[in-house]
Amino acid sequence: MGPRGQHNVRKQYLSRERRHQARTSSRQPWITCRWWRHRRWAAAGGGGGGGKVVDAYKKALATAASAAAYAVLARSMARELLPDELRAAARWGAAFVRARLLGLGERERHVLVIRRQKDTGYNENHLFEAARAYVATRIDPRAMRRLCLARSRVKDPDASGGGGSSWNTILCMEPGGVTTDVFDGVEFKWTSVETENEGKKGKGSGNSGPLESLELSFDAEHADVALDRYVPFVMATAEDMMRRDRALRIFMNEGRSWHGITHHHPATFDTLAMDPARKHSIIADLDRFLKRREYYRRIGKAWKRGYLLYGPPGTGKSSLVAAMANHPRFNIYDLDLSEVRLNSFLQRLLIAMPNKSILLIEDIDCCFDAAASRETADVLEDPDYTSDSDDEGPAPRTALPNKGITLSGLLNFIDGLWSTCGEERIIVFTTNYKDRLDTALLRPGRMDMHVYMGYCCWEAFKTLAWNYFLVNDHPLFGEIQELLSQVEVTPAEVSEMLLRSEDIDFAPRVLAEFLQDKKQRKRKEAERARRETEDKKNVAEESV
Ligand SMILES: Nc1ncnc2c1ncn2[C@@H]1O[C@H](COP(=O)(O)OP(=O)(O)OP(=O)(O)O)[C@@H](O)[C@H]1O
Repeated sequence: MGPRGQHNVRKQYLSRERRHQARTSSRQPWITCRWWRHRRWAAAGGGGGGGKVVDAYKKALATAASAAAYAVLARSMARELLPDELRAAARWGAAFVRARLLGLGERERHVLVIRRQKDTGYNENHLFEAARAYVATRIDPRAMRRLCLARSRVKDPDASGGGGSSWNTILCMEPGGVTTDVFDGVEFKWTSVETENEGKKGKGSGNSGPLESLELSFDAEHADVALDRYVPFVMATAEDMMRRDRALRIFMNEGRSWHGITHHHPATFDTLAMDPARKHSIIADLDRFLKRREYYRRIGKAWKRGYLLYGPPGTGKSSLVAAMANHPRFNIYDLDLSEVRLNSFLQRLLIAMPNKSILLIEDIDCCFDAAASRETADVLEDPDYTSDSDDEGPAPRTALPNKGITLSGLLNFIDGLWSTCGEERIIVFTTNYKDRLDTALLRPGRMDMHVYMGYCCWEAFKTLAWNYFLVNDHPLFGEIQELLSQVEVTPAEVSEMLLRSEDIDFAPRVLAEFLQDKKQRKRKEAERARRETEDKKNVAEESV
């Protein structure tokens, strides 16, 4: 708007303002009163200056109206021109000054009420559950005379369509109880309140008990911090707690949907037997990834991370997946590619996966025969091929191997445009034969971290010995250490030996004998191989 336009707006505003004042002057006693007093003084011969006073009064009114008009104008311009942060800071400053000037030491407080029951009926307000769970972590039991224990339902924040809930016991405040929390230097007060359920009385609702609520109060000047940052923080913390307390689930694909069961795999990074340096690098990588929401946004990459776990059978690849799920408490989505008929089904399954979850594809080398997948991909990339657009997928026009799912379809989800349809996802591929994998899968950026799960080393054995017997040392450990450096034995084999007895003297002996036996066999095999090579060499020399 140009200066002329602004002037017109101001004029319109002023004339509107004056008309309004004229209409409402009789309703403003202080103006009427002063005006009447002034007229009486003038009528009483209060000097020829009476007209001047009236003029001065009119001028004052006009000035006030102009100031108001400018304020309105400045406000609307600020709304247009200033960034949100600057306006929030200005609001905060104004509230602060108001609190100082008006308050005479007493600050204006705002209260946010979170009721347990929704007004409309029996339904629980989930915000109340979340706030109560959060407040439980801020209660100092030593500072409160009366507290109560309550059972709280921990709903799986990722469970869709019900299910996936368990119970948890938490500390709660009694009605009237107060606790404070400090966030970003601002003090917030939580009060537990119980009121009579007047509205429901006599209405046959059956829900006539007292109404519970939690009240969050804070200084008015911190309203922005409260609503923009503190409340979201409380909710996110409560959701994280629920995620940590929930029973983990493992989902398997059947047709085009996932079916989950509770999964109690006890493997953690503490119980996982592997080279400690490698273990710590995985934990550090996971932790870094989980903290990097803003970082991924900033660099314009989908917030996901891929891990390729490879190594001989029984070296703990599945156990590592369980440990990775237990670490941030993520559900596992175990994708059986042999059950997926078409890329469109794969799309559907992957889109249905919630954030904060692990997609697991085991034995990826068996899912795609490199040559066959290339052949299949060629057919599916044929512009005439249309079966992906159809749900049931009519038979492709070219004879395909019985599965229409391709490596390129899968890779599209891993780092193509589709990869952005979810956040904070971990993708894990496992294989016993890394060398058999398609190079497209191994290319940098696809699987961010390649983790070798190898044979049992001395450090890994110490973890297993602690897991099974809670010991760090034993007279036979020296011999076992020596043998482990000479033979290849998987942690699964070692576990099997240790599991044979609970007797700490018996189990290591069984293991030492097993390792000795392996060593003998290895020596015999090496001897046989040497003899065979020599025989072949002799035959070759004789034939020459
Ligand atoms: N690194 C390990 N740490 C602790 N336990 C292990 C480890 N490796 C194997 N085990 C034990 O051996 C069992 C089998 O291991 P797991 O299934 O994790 O191996 P894997 O490498 O996934 O095998 P496969 O390649 O055959 O699927 C586990 O249940 C566990 O008891």
